[in-house]
Amino acid sequence: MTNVVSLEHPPASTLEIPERVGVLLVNLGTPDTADTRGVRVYLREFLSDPRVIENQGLLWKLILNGIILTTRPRRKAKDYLKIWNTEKNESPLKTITRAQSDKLAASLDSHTHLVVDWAMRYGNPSIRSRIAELTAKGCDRILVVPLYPQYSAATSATVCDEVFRVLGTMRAQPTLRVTPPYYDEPDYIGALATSIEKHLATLSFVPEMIVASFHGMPQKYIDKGDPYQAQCVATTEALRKRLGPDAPKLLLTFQSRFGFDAWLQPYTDKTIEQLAKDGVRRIAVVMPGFSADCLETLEEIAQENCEIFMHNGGEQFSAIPCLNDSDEGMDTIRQLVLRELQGWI
Ligand SMILES: C=CC1=C(C)c2cc3[nH]c(cc4nc(cc5[nH]c(cc1n2)c(C)c5CCC(=O)O)C(CCC(=O)O)=C4C)c(C)c3C=C
Ligand SMILES: [Fe+2]
Ligand SMILES: [Fe+2]
Repeated sequence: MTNVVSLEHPPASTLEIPERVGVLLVNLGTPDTADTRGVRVYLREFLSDPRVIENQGLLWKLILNGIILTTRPRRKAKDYLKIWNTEKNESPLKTITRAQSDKLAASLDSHTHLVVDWAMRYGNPSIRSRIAELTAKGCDRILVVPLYPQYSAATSATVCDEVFRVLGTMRAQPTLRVTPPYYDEPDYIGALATSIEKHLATLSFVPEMIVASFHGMPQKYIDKGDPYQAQCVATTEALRKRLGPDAPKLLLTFQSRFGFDAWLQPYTDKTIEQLAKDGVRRIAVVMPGFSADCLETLEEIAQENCEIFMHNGGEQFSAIPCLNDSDEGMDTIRQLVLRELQGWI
């Protein structure tokens, strides 16, 4: 199993194919099927990663196997069903990541020795299978692109962990580069601002404020030195500046709390509830930390948090789509990739 790559694929130099450069887009991962079994398989892999749940001791194993994996998959499968891409029979995260990869490949097709592909950190297509494919196509250099604007050990670092685990099984390793976080890149901030402005122009109301909701994480990970929170703050400040003084007020919050520990605050759901209770009637929510729409944006924010807002007196709510494969989103990824490929193309 661990020698799959090296045994099945002899070094590229012996294959008489041209030397190529691979670009591998990687996002988080998602279940293969929107049923209890599919979600259980996905959650088991995800929540067994020590980058995600840092204390993988006996107590956690008991909680994971005895409580979480026996109850959460059924509930979450229902949530996935609400957002499932029935045409392709897959999760939106997969559909969008594939579209990003296809569009990036098309926009770089003048570089004939580039091969663009995509993978999921958990689930499929796996990083292992895609690296095997890229090396089989002759890629002796690979640029790995974790699709997270803000770095965190729970997301960006675990992509590198997995890539290096795969490389650890190879005799002829490709040379590797990894794109850095892009939380304050002008292209990215400009893309967010454009997407917000375009979306607000389609609404029949003017929001009194915009909530900028980022995925949360346990506060203790930040206390141990994870730069994630600081990068979310930097993104929000840059976005505020870019939108200008006439734009609705931008509020930074953190969503998707999980477990009993304190997570980063202010919490999105509590903030949205309080805004409605305080008399705010119209809001929009932007999710700058997600490069693609997924369960956390389409279900948790656009549905669950919308209900919270309305239930507490809110009147108008709009979730702003993520950058996805929009022109401005693709521009952000392309500029990042071209910059990091310098010297290779
Ligand atoms: C339990 C700890 C978790 C940490 C830490 C965490 C960090 C983190 N996650 C994302 C992005 C995504 N998370 C998604 C789903 C999701 N996240 C967790 C837990 C943690 N995330 C769980 C258990 C789940 C699955 C759904 C659920 O059971 O609630 C997704 C969506 C995937 C999809 O299929 O659509 C994304 C994307 C970031 C950016 C992050 C750290 C900053
Ligand atoms: Fe998450
Ligand atoms: Fe969630």
